[in-house]
Amino acid sequence: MVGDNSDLVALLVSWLPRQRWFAGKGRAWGSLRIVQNVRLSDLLRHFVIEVRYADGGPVDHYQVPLVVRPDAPYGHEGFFVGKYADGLVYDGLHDPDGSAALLAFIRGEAARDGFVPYTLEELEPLPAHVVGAEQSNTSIVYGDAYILKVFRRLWPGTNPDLEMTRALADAGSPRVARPLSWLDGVVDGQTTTFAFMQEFLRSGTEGWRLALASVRDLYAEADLHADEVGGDFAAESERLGAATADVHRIIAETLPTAVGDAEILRAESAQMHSRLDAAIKVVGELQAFEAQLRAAYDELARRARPVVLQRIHGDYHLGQVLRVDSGWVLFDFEGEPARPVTERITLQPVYRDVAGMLRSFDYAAQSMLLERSMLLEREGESALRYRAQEWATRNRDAFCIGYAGVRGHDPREEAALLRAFELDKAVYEVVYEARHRPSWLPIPLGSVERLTSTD
Ligand SMILES: Nc1ncnc2c1ncn2[C@@H]1O[C@H](COP(=O)(O)OP(=O)(O)O)[C@@H](O)[C@H]1O
Ligand SMILES: O=P(O)(O)O[C@H]1O[C@H](CO)[C@@H](O[C@H]2O[C@H](CO)[C@@H](O)[C@H](O)[C@H]2O)[C@H](O)[C@H]1O
Repeated sequence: MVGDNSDLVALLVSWLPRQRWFAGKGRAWGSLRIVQNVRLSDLLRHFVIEVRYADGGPVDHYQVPLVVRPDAPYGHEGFFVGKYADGLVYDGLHDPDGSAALLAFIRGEAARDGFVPYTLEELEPLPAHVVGAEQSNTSIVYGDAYILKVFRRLWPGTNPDLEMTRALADAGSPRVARPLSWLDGVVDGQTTTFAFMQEFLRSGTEGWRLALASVRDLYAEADLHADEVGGDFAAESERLGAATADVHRIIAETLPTAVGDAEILRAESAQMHSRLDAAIKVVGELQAFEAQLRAAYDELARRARPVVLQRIHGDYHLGQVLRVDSGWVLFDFEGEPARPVTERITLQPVYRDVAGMLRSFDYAAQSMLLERSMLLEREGESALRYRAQEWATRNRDAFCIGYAGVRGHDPREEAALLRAFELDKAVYEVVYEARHRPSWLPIPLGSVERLTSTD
């Protein structure tokens, strides 16, 4: 275990909350404790940090690899954490010596102090860089050949991203990037996935970027319709719907399924109500739509016809799909990062994923309006608002048509289910934006308003 690390703890107390992946924003701290400290190389120390909160709620564990340099300043202020007795401390995933040491450890395939690397293919020692925008985790690309996702917030057990991607790859699906390796460690006495490596799809472009380019084309030609401009995205959306249905089909064939009867749907509806209770406490504006939201959740509870339950992606949106030469590839099967993993791996109706992607088409159209400050009342705005709606509807419909072509049922036929899941997702997004990107809060709030005003 760990000796007197009080000065390192003090450094981490100021550094951790500033990290994009730190999920405890907005909660008052109780304590921070280093619960693991393993030396993976001369420079790289692998720490697991336990964070307790003043509210007495669930304890979080974070993975924090650090490079500690005893010598003189070395530059790279961007990932400098601070100074303590043993030397100068750098974020070990951004520091080139840290990322190289991590790959060397994985390639070595030798266990150390509870860490066990598994490799499915032989790996080369390649230079590293961290993927641009840090999100819920930190991803390192090695030589444009491998991408290693290092899970920052650790949930005891096998990470669903590893489990689902492996199941799909083992079934021969071309809809996921090849899994190459993973690193297990121990949290709370349980074998836990610390990192997951896949083939890096260097020719891939994120669905979100492609969709924005299409929306931009449309707004540049404000007097044309979505099907008349060069960058029409509907054919891609249809292919994406088909790819999604294909993935759902394989998951249903290879992992457990169950029947979602009336009792299960009532329980799901009850969870939506309690998520709304919590969301209203964070973003009071939601209260204005509370009655209509609850009515949509109640509709789900009244459904008598059962629905198939299966494992799903869980946080499905245009930022989780890459377009490569051969079609769409899905990644990040972790589910919504804010939810406990035990909830994320429960069997769900596929409509939760479909609703997530439908919300994303709306997000793409609305985010471009926001960029142009068009959410403010201005002359000429209504034409673009109309175009935004038209683009979203066209691509949402195309996605559902593509989905129906593979699975034989059009998700739009399940209007009540889809509506409840879309509203549940929009409420999640309201809280997500309030916490992480407050300037984007008008997007999901506007959607809640639009979706509930059709009553
Ligand atoms: N196999 C891959 N090939 C190329 N890029 C990828 C691959 N997997 C993920 N990415 C890129 O890495 C970024 C981070 O991945 P993601 O799994 O979404 O991390 P997070 O859990 O932090 O959101 C994504 O935005 C995506 O563009
Ligand atoms: O990608 P993550 O697993 O970190 O997911 C979280 O962040 C997403 C934003 O990066 C967030 O997605 C929301 O914004 C997207 C555009 O940036 C949009 O495409 C999605 O539809 C919208 O939900 C996601 O909800 C959150 O869990």
